[in-house]
This record gives sequence, structure tokens and C-alpha cells, in this order.
Amino acid sequence: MPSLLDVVSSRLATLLPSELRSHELTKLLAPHQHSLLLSQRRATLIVTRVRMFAFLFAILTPLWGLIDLMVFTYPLWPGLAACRLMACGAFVCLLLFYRPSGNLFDAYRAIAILFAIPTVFYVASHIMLGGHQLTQFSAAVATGYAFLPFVLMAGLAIFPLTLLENLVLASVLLLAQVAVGYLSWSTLNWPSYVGAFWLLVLIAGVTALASLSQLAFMIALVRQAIRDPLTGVFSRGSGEDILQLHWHAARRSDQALAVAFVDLDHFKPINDMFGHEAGDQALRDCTRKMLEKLRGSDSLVRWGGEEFVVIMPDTDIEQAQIAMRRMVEDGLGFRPDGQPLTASIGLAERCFDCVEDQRQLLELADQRMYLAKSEGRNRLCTADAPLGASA
Ligand SMILES: Nc1nc2c(ncn2[C@@H]2O[C@H](COP(=O)(O)OP(=O)(O)OP(=O)(O)O)[C@@H](O)[C@H]2O)c(=O)[nH]1
Repeated sequence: MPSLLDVVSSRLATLLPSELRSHELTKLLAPHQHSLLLSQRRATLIVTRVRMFAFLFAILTPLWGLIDLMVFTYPLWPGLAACRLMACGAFVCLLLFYRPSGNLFDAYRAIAILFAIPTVFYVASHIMLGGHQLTQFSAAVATGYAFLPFVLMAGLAIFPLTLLENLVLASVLLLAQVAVGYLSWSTLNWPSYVGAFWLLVLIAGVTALASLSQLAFMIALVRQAIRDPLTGVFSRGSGEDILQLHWHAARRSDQALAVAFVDLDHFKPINDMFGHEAGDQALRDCTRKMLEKLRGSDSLVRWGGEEFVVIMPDTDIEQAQIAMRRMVEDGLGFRPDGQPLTASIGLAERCFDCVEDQRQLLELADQRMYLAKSEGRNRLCTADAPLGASA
């Protein structure tokens, strides 16, 4: 009979996002476990949403100035109007000049600017309103200003953020609320301030859930979009993106970047003699074997049919040869007749081969793979001459 603890933990497990696989759950905690592609797509989405938010606020912020004009007296309303116009200008600049670059730090900066604008506006307007005697009607409108932190906190829900990122951003907004309490210490209505603070904490909790759910969907969608459905390794389109990202990173820091073109030998007879399903199974087994031997930082891409590309960042030509030999040393699985499945591999490296761009790097690896084929298959070719059988 299951213990109470087992029942509770199995019930709690059903609360976890079902669209994620168990090994993906840690990706909800912090961004350091995200793949390059996920980070890139998330950064792009965050900046796009920052710009949407900025667009909305650039319209709504000056509009409310008309209400201020009707209820506040001189010189309070021109002061508030100036604040609103400056905030509107800052939102417009954010909208016009910030473009998605795919870089996560650019995305963080965009969120920081987006939230800094209304936070500064909130603190400044609070100081202005605190320095004036308000009548019943204008006091009611002034109370509306106190809702800005709630709007900002709720706004976090539109971003696919990790728990850590949520905590940092929510803490900053809560600290701004603390700062406002400190500035109006002497006149503070404590019960309503504490009530409002607690409400803000509740909204932060709900927002974090919304934001994490978005991230979970995004992780699942990106996985589906970038993976080959048969083998589960990267598909060609995402492989091209990965190679481009690694190429730029390697060039910036003048690091090695190796690429191997792997073509399985005599694959057609498997399909012809044993059927397509047997061919599919051989492809699945073979990719599993390759993945077992590759480093976590390497990317295995199904380039097409029975052709694969291995992208090895920060790996020089000698290390890449060792990695490829290790990958094939226990074989790549078996053909349905029990014979070992072999591959012809062409290898190229950015610094060793002095190539100009990632396309040239890939072409060179492809040419060397054909050389390995023409020299008898089941071998690795690094430069102009293949390096013997059994890769
Ligand atoms: N079962 C299965 N077969 C595939 C898949 N994609 C490509 N193939 C087969 O892979 C075979 C590739 O054949 P070829 O290009 O002639 O290459 P090969 O027979 O491996 O010959 P060499 O590369 O010269 O050693 C074709 O029969 C394709 O139908 C797939 O997803 N599943």
C-alpha cells in the first residue's frame, strides 16, 4: 500500500507542466541550462513583448493627462504632464530603437528599461502628489497613481521568464514600493500600505505562475520545432542556426570550432532488403549511440536522410579526431543482418583549415566525407588524405 508521502508527492507531481519532460523541468528554474537556440528565441520574444508593452504605454500614459488637467490645480498638473510626456518619449524611444538581437542580455536590458520608466514616473509623481493638499475628488484620482506598481507586477506575466528571473524582477518592484513607503513615512496610512504590499506579493505569485507556464509551453514548442521527429536530434534548420551562433561566438573569441559530416554507409540496402521500418530503427539506434559518446556542448544534427552533422565548439582538429574516433569505436549499431553499421566522416576545423565562414567550413567537411566514401568508406578524412579504415 503506498505511503501518505508517496500519495502526496504523486499528487504534487501532477501539478508540474505536463508538456515538459522530466529532464526539462530544471529549465524553469534558471536560464543557465537553456540551449543556445532556446535562449535566442526567448530573447527575441522578450524584446518583441517589451516593444508591445512600450507601444501600449506610449499611448495610455499621455492620455491620462487629460484627467489630471480636469482634477488637479496649477502647478501640480503641468508637473505631472511633464512627467507623463517624458515617460511617453522614453517608451517611444524604446519602441523605435530597440530591436531583437537574439541576445539574452539585450533582452534583460530591454525589460529593465521598460520597468525603469514607469517606476521613476511612479516615484516622481508620488513625491509631487504628496506635496499638495488634495480635495476629495482629486485625492480619489491621486489614489489611482498608487495602482501603477500592480500594473507593472501583472505585466511580468507576458514574458516567458524563469523562476530566478521572476524573483529578481518582482523583488525590484517590491523594493520600489518599500522606497515609496519610506519617502512618505510621516504621513503613511499603515494599514492600507501593508494591505497594498501584501496584494502586490500575491500578484507577484500569480504572475510568476503565468510567466513559468508560458516558458514551459515555449520550451516544448521550441523542442518540437528544432528536433527531427524520427531521431530526436536537431533538425537541419535548427542545425544551421546552431552552427551560425557557434561560428560567430568562435570568431569573436578566436576559438576553435570543428564540424564533422557523417554519412552512414550502404544504407539503401537496409531499406531495400528489410523494409523502411528496419531502416528507421537503425537510424534511431545509430543516433542514440552517437549521442552517448558526444560531449554535452556538442550538437548532433540530422542533415538529411542518413547524413548527420556534428558541431563541436571549442574543439581543435586533434580533439575533434579523438571525439569522432570515440564516437564510432563501439560501432554505430547494427544492420538488421547483424553486420555493424559504419559511417564515412569528413572533418573540418575553423582555425586549422583557415576558412572564411560557416558555409565554407561545412562544405569542406562535406567534400572530405565524399573523399572518405571514395577511398572505401568506414573512415575519417581530416585533410586531403583519409585516415585509414574504421574511422
Ligand atoms: N528508413 C529510412 N530510410 C531513409 C530515411 N531517409 C533516407 N533514407 C534512405 O537512405 C538511403 C540513402 O541512400 P544513398 O544516398 O544511396 O546512400 P547509401 O545507400 O548509404 O550509400 P553510400 O552513402 O554511398 O554508402 C535511401 O534509400 C533513403 O531512402 C529515413 O528517414 N528512414
